Amino acid sequence: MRSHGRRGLMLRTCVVYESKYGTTAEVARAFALVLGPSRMCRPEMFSEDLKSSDLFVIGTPIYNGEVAPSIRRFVETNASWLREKPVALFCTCIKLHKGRTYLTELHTFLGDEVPAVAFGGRLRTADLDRDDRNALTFYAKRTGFILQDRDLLDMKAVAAYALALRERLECIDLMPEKELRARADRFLRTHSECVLATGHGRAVRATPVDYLYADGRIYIYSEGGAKFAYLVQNPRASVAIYDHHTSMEDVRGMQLTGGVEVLRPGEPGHEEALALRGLTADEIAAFPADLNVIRITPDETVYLDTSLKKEEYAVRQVLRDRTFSLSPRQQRP
Ligand SMILES: Cc1cc2nc3c(=O)[nH]c(=O)nc-3n(C[C@H](O)[C@H](O)[C@H](O)COP(=O)(O)O)c2cc1C
Repeated sequence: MRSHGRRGLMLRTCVVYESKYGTTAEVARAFALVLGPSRMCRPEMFSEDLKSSDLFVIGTPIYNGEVAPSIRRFVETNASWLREKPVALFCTCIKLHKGRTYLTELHTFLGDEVPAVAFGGRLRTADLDRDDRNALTFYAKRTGFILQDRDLLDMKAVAAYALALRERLECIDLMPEKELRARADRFLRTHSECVLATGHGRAVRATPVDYLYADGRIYIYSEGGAKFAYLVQNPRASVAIYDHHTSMEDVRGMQLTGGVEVLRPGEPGHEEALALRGLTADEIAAFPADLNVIRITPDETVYLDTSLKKEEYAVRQVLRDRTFSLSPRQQRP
């Protein structure tokens, strides 16, 4: 994705979309939420102040093999400055196999490097206005297309793509990894309380707990409880650690997400984990109940510090221990 010109600020996204029957609006809404802070508007409501946004997501439905005329006009009219900005394109359509080729026309205005993706759309025959019903009936007679209700919208794919875009955006104004790791380590060592989030399926739980940070991992000591009901089913968890703040200028916090190991007495790593807390084998033996250890190895660390603005870094810094990329189907043609 192309770089942007502002430094040290919260990155803002502008989602410009068109939608006659609501499907593209629903996708645009999800992008606006995941990529927030954001604004969302139809082309005719686009205003000058939105030009300073850091990312533009442009979404269109496909009607009769074409992008929406208002989106085509918007892109054509604004191509000169849009070409200097990070832009991502999406469409919703029924013929997913043709998907991104529908967006080729927009690529000619914006450049081939602009990422583009097609999401499955919706067709509700009862909602169609007379012109659209006639056009589709004619098309169906000509081609054998069966005009019936269709729902190909996959919000899981939409959310995954929006998250991948967010991750790319987060690569902008990152501080050098070594420095970020050092700051994250300092933050974790100088705090001792966190909220542990566990969950499985629709069941979720947030538990305030003490933690210990050692060798890049979070250790939580517990005699038992409902959180383990989720951890035995889903060995992933997230923790949030944050400072009390008095204004938006001194917001500091961290979210770590990673794999969880639950260590019971006698299991590998349990004794070492208790030793980190200064507990000896004799002390452990004297406990009235088993002390379990939740060991979290983070693969994603998000550090938010609004004072980073002063250093011209993005206020949200992300460390990842895996390489996340868009799947080949989602890459531009
Ligand atoms: C009149 C009409 C023509 C359409 N033409 C196409 C088309 O050529 N190719 C395609 O894949 N989908 C086509 N569709 C499906 C739409 O792209 C899909 O329903 C889309 O999600 C609608 O977006 P909206 O709900 O935001 O208006 C057409 C739908 C209508 C109503």
